[in-house]
Amino acid sequence: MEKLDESKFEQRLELWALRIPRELASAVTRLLRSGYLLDKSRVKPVVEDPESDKNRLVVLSEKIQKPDLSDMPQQMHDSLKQLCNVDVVPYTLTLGYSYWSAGHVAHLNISDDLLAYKDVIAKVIYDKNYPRIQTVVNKVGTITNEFRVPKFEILAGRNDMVTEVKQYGATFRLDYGLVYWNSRLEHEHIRLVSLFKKGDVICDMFSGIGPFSIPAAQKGCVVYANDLNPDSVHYLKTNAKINKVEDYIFTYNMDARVFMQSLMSVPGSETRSDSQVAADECYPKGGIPANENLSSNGNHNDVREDGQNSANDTCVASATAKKRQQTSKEGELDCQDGDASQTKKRNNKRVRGSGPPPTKPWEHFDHVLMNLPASALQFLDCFDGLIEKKHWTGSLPSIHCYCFIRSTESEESILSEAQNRLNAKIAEPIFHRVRDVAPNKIDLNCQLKTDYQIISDALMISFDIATEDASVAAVKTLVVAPSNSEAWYHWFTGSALLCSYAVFARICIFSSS
Ligand SMILES: C[S@@+](CC[C@H](N)C(=O)[O-])C[C@H]1O[C@@H](n2cnc3c(N)ncnc32)[C@H](O)[C@@H]1O
Repeated sequence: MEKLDESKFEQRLELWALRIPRELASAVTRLLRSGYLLDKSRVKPVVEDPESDKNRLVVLSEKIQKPDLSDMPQQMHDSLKQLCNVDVVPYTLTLGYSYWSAGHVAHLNISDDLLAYKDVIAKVIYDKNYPRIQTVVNKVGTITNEFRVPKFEILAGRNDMVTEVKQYGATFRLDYGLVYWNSRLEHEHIRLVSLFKKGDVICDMFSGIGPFSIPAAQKGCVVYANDLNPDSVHYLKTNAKINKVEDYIFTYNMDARVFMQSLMSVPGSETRSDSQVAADECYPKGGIPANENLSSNGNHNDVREDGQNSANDTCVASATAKKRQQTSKEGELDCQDGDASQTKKRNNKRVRGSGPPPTKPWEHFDHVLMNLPASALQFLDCFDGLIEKKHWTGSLPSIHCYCFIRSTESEESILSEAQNRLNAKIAEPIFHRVRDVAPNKIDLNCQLKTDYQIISDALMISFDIATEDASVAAVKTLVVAPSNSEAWYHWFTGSALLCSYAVFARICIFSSS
């Protein structure tokens, strides 16, 4: 049998670091931690300076690619200059064999030519890393289901895919086999949340297990979080509890369009769309399926229940594993087992003393998050006429819509599609590149026009893995395969997609009524 060559697993990252007086280490890391500090699990971003013990090296994120720091926001650069003399030095980080084994689930994407060896590969990984690694899985096929969850086969160890991940001080529990998760979006999650202010009202249309919603709630935002996958909603609720923000998050389990419509349905209003009617069949009149209840005045507030299932749980509890795999038609509620009487009973709950102020989303919300890149653009039509001017107060919301730009597309074509779907002109579009998932990113870069503002702090990390794989590749508890092509196995190479992120700000989406 061939001997294991650990050097094949080595990965060298060529990075930049700031050489600073050691007493400034905390101040500099504080300044940079909104995405500009190296963020690798179990790797410290502040290290000794081999040249002087009076200094420290603060290792910068992979997205800083230029030693003049021009890919850092100007304001951050200026603050840095005020703190210290900016001395940028090259820094090589080598991640060796042992780095790639952590936590209890090891996820592999074994290519076809190596499938014959999959059990051997899995056994070596398992034996060499037990007890840290207790489950070795291989992704099977491509992701086709609407919940964006890959299928896995267990190659070694116990069949347990429930794990915990930490992101910026929040803990996320999830079942890797049942829900979407992508640790590679950590910077993006936190970047977006950094735009929110305490007290903002957020509608997270495709929330998953809550990587936007939980930190937003931790910041003091009121969050309406929805996902079609009942397992995601289950873990969203669990995570709200773990992170002690359940008073700030209202969870929903329905199609995103219905979610927005039901959220905007004014109690007592006569004019209701078909989907609102559908929503009302499951949820209280006014279409408010907040994870727990409505207060008597119809506000979305901190009315909570203790130890009982919520209106939403009605939906969640009814979901079997089989149903999870079913495809719900757009516009249909995924809460067949819920009924109005059950919901009514649950409305009668005590009000907790603490929690966010009551909100009426039909009067105002600040941000909408649409992180379903494959089809979020198509959902923009739900905003056409959604907001009623006679009820709305304050400024219009920002809609943050993730999408892919293929090499044949441009920002103009994306904008045009968005405007068509919205049936409105987008006044101040802002495009923000999240990350490349393309093997040929230079080509894609050429395709990009700069008619619209490209935010300078755009995340430019490139991956040689496809989105689907990214969703499962980077959970911090995983063994990941090295990208070194000589190694036993290698990552699936991404298709020609550029994952882009567009903030459609100040959109005219008032209805005429
Ligand atoms: C790409 S994931 C994003 C999850 C989360 N926001 C994150 O950043 O990890 C998209 C999510 O949308 C959910 N989803 C798919 N179709 C949906 C629909 N029609 N309505 C609501 N949620 C949907 C999936 O279950 C999945 O959790």
